[in-house]
Amino acid sequence: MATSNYSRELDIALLAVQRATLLTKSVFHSHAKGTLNKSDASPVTIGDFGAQALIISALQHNFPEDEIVAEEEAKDLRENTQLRDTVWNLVKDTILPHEQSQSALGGSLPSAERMLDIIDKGDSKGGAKGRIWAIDPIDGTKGFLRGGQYAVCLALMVDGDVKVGVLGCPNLPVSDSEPLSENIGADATDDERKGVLFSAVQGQGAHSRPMSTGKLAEGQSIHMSPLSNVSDATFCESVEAAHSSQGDAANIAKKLGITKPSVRMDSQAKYGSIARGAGDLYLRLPVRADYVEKIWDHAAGDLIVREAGGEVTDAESNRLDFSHGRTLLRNKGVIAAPKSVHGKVIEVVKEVLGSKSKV
Ligand SMILES: Nc1ncnc2c1ncn2[C@@H]1O[C@H](COP(=O)(O)O)[C@@H](OP(=O)(O)O)[C@H]1O
Ligand SMILES: [Mg+2]
Ligand SMILES: [Mg+2]
Ligand SMILES: [Mg+2]
Repeated sequence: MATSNYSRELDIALLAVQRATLLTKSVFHSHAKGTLNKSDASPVTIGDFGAQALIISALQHNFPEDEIVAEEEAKDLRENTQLRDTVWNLVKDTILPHEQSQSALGGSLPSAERMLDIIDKGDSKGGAKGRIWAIDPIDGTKGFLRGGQYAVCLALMVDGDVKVGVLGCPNLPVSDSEPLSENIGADATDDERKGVLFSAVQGQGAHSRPMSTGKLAEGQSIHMSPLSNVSDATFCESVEAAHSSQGDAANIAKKLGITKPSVRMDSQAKYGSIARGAGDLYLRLPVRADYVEKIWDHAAGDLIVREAGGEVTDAESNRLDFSHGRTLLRNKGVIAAPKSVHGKVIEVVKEVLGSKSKV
């Protein structure tokens, strides 16, 4: 079989994410976000449903044979016509002004009814065989609602291995060299000089480019920081204390000699931020033994960090394994770091988590 350089997949993924962020940005600026609580008590908004519809529609137009694992389902919209129509009005009005880009994505969706079926095409069970896309239409929905960081996330896995990853982060600075401010997770705006697309293809490095409204901007290569001394590190963690143990992270940081306060932000914007060298480490330390991470929360970020020269594993130093369905069944926690210090960080993670389990 001929090997692929995935250039078409990358272009479509970048455009699809860029178009979906036009929709999320319009919801971000509107007062009514149509928030519902899902069965796991996490929120979903009209932005999540709309972004998922737009991305799946673009994938189905270009790669009709591929399977799709996406976070949301249309059930709530089928039961609530008013909500369905609100999402439909957003979806039908979200058009890339660059005509060629809009038509590369297959143009607009046909109808509100079809939109629901399209949203439900993200119900693949995932697995170790074939081409499967993973979509998180809004990662960090809580951050999105709060006016913090969020990301529109898309990855292509082939036989369980991530080949292409794209993250759209409307509220991160465009410039790769802008250091992370402590309040980056709080005072988000998508004003001028904000909005970045991160991407990676396996074996081809990682890139960033400013978000635009259609024609893709030129990408530039990004790299993890060449950290030689781990005590100089800036580490990123979730805003939500329920998603990652901040106490464990503080202990680990202390043992590593890190004195800078952590940078808390929602979503895979954390992976993008360390891949461009704005931060150094991403620690996600399991809080509940029964929580299993979802593949759409990590697939794109995992590849982008590794292609930028970093290492991404779970707390036991195993690579994240995307071949076991919709969740990361075989992994607990995430530790992402520059290659030069990853081993040292893992050593301390094991020490801190290990001593806890003995108590
Ligand atoms: N108890 C838990 N532990 C870890 N992650 C959780 C969790 N409950 C929800 N999440 C996931 O954490 C993601 C946000 O991650 P972060 O804390 O890094 O911003 C959520 O994505 P969504 O916002 O897409 O639902 C959700 O999938
Ligand atoms: Mg969610
Ligand atoms: Mg998510
Ligand atoms: Mg989500």
